[in-house]
Amino acid sequence: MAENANVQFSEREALLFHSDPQPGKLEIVASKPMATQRDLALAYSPGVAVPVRAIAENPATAYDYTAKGNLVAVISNGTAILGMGNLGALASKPVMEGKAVLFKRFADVDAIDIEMKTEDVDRLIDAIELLEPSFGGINLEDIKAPECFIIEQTLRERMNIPVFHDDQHGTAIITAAGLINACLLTKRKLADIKVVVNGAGAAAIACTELMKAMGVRHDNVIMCDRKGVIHQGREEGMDQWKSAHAVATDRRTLTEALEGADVFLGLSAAGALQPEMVAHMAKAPIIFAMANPDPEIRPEDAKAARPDAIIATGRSDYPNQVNNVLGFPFIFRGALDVRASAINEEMKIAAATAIAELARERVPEEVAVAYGTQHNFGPDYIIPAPFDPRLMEVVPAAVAQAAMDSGVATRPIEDMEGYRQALRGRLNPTTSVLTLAYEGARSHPKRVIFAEAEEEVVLRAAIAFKDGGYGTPVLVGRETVADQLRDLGVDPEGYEIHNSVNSPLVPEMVETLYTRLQRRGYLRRDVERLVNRDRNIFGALLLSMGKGDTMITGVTRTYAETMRQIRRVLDPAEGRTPFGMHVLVGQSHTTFIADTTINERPSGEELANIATGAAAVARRMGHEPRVAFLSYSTFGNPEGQWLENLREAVKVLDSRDPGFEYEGEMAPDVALNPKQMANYPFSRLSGPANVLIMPGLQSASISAKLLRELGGDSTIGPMLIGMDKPVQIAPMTSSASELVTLAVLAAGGIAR
Ligand SMILES: NC(=O)C1=CN([C@@H]2O[C@H](COP(=O)(O)OP(=O)(O)OC[C@H]3O[C@@H](n4cnc5c(N)ncnc54)[C@H](OP(=O)(O)O)[C@@H]3O)[C@@H](O)[C@H]2O)C=CC1
Ligand SMILES: CC(=O)C(=O)O
Ligand SMILES: [Mg+2]
Repeated sequence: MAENANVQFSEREALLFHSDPQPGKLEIVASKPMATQRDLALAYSPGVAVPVRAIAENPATAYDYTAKGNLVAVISNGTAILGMGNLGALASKPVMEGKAVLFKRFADVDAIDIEMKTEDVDRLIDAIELLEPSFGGINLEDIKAPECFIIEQTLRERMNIPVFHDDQHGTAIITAAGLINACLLTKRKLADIKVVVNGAGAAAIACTELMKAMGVRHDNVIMCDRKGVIHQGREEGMDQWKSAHAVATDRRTLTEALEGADVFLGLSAAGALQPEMVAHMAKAPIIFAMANPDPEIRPEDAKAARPDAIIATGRSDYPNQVNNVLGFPFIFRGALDVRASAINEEMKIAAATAIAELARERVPEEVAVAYGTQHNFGPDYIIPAPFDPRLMEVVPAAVAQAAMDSGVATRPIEDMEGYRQALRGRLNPTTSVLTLAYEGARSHPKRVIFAEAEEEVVLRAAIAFKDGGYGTPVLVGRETVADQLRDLGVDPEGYEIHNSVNSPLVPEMVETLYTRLQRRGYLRRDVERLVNRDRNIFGALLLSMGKGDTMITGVTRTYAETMRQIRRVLDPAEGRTPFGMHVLVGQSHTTFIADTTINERPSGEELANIATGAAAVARRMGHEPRVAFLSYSTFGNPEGQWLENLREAVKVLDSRDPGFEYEGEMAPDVALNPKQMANYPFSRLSGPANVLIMPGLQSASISAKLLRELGGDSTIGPMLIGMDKPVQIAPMTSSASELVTLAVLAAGGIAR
């Protein structure tokens, strides 16, 4: 296990995550078709010569004809990898790849990692400077102080694109936002606070400078490094950047420095702060222990020593994550969108203010639902979570505006409201709902029955579910399961294992099931056999007896067979039509398709029920539903068979006034393509459909499976919706991570 306070994963899982299904976290995907000879002729020689000439004549057109304008280089030499120190350029690659994918995930910025094998400042500067044509911005990362100051400063002078050392300024911006709010909560003024900064490197120096620019007094800040307090007259281990923050004081150690201090800012190394040191800080101390991956002090230890403290760390598994991930994607988004030549002080302060203000606003419903608890501004919520979808709108807009106001925007935005709207639409709400569902599951862990625990893929999913802190797996399987767990390097302690051969629950299960099935032609001994031998029956009985909150199965039998077994034990929810739903998730759009698994020829009433259930799931996943009843025919053209049920469904919904848009029957191209839709101006859909209701299982199942096998989008599901107890049947081909997603969606109440 990783040696962390709140362990969320094993080291094995971290390595598996990075190696499987392919090594690393990044790949390049072409944004243009590359199918035909003509495509190639356009993309490469000879077609490519045309933009070459255009750019040679007018360099600004590089932003129109190449990826430059949305491309950031994440560059490191590995001399200060997180808080782990100088481990070299190659070892920094996982972090830099990670940053690149965060750029994409949070702000739709394309980024590529570049690791440079040198500690020679001049060589590094020259090498980076030469990259200017390729990129819209440079994110320097994990380069140690003091070299990082010279490198960044020189590059800023020499380059005409933003150069931003994130450990310095990204960290400073987020820290400032957190500090503003912590001071508000404890009724302190920046001008009065006494601060101890532990660490005198890239992050610490930049945080201190921004704090001072915002009103914290020079004499009120004591900075410490490995040798203790940086005081006037100290000579050992000094440089010009440390000297700038030296104060006249007779305090020499961190312990002495902290006496009466209001704020501790840790940007140093794991464990640098001891509980006894915080004992003598001022009332309601503010403790930001930001070393990664392990903080200067564990929040639980800090809290034990000082229950009145406001505590933040750089980690996502504690409240108050003060980490530059909250800033860099959005800051670059804003800077790139106005083609800023630099990221200046005004833009940094605008970002810090916007983030601080966001934390003081009411948390939107969809975020609150997924968190499972209301996050209100207070000691455990001084800063928004990185996956708060509002950041994408608020921070880039503030940064872009500041760039325009301060004269570094080379392409100012004319319609700011339009820009904000475009930002909103740029991220797929499903991605944030999924992330939030994972967070929500963590704050309300549930018991999930994994009915096929003898299967390795299921066991790996159960382990990941437990390691992730999402809840307790309840495993159904023979005595071998404990050994299988050990083989996977996991202690079976902490896993609830039920063996249907010798479970003490069997007599009660048999009784319950016999009562249910005796008038459906089952003898008691048939029922005994079912309970003993059938893991789905046994698992479903565990669920109905409340021994788990939800159940996952499906990888060993076909969907239909699994459903038949489950239905012997469990019923549909009252008044609902159970159905299966696939969700296709792209970077910018999500499409829900139902019923893809159960009802062979749904009646009009059933189709209306399916549409209603599907629309509700779409809403829970952050989408305003626009439902289309699909057919080969559009509004009666061509006429033919099988259209009656669809028309009936529309009528049923008309009579119910269900509170969402719906229309049909229509062909998929009409439903999805605005140009085609324009031929039907009377259609009641206000935009392309995002919930597709299929006319029958034949076409539905084929479409869903084709999309899963051939489509570029990632598929979630099928989710089983409309059962009385939450049970999910996964596809037989599911990976462990797909099973975990399904378990989390079920446990979090999204798939129901
Ligand atoms: N939460 C966040 O968003 C971020 C957190 N960080 C964290 O901040 C830390 C520093 O990163 P960075 O500034 O890039 O690295 P640098 O290498 O530039 O600086 C490290 C600094 O920490 C000091 N230091 C190390 N160990 C101790 C200790 N036990 N007590 C006091 N000071 C110590 C060093 O002292 P000396 O000068 O004597 O060598 C040096 O001044 C890392 O842990 C990193 O993970 C960084 C960026 C963002
Ligand atoms: C978060 C980060 O950039 C660091 O710890 O170095
Ligand atoms: Mg860093």
